[in-house]
Amino acid sequence: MRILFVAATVPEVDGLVSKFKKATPTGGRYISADLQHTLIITGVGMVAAAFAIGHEHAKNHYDLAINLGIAGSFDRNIALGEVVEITSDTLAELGAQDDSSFLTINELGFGESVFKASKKLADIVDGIELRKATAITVNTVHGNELSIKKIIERLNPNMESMEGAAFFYACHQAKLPCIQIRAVSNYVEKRNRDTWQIGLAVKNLNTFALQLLHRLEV
Ligand SMILES: O=C(O)c1cccc(C(=O)CC[C@H]2O[C@@H](n3cnc4c(=O)[nH]cnc43)[C@H](O)[C@@H]2O)c1
Repeated sequence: MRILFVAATVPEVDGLVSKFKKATPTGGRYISADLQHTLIITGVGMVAAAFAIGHEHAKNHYDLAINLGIAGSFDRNIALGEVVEITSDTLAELGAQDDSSFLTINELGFGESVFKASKKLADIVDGIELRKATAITVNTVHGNELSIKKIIERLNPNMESMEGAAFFYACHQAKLPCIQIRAVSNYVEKRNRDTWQIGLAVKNLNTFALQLLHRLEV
């Protein structure tokens, strides 16, 4: 099985990167030692993620794409550092304000804002169980109590990232089976960088990714 790993930044997947070789001296493309798998570093945000996946898909065939990254959690039942499987992801800002209401892109008649994983982790490997979660994808990270209250009332997501729904969208367009795995680096709250646990989230995410890679190789 040829896998395309997709991450926004190198630090988020530093453990996985150490098992791959840079494809070219410049650029964010890495190849696994057995030449089977590719890792692309897209840059932060939906636009960068969608372009990078489309660009890679135009040149190479893969059987599966896996989005790896850290994320914020609205849900305090999910521990900081926990690794979760995102099953559904929404382009939360895509739509129109109608005074105090929000009209989704679906309600406007222009398309879809909710995208789902087309595979389950359990379809790929046995014995690695992760909590399943829903997510939203945003250009502007929530860091204000009123905007957090409003998005919980409207969509009640478990998690938030800046690429997830764009990843699902691009994979669906490319007919590329996809899953999204994220580790919680912070709770979505009034911005307080001191409480973020990026190191713990990255450590757990990479432990998971290396375990998955190992299981796929044996
Ligand atoms: O300093 C900041 O305010 C900041 C905000 C978001 C992300 C970062 C990063 O350093 C990592 C980039 C990566 O992390 C994902 N992420 C992590 N936490 C959140 C969140 O609460 N809301 C949305 N995205 C989050 C995101 O996918 C970025 O690509 C720094």
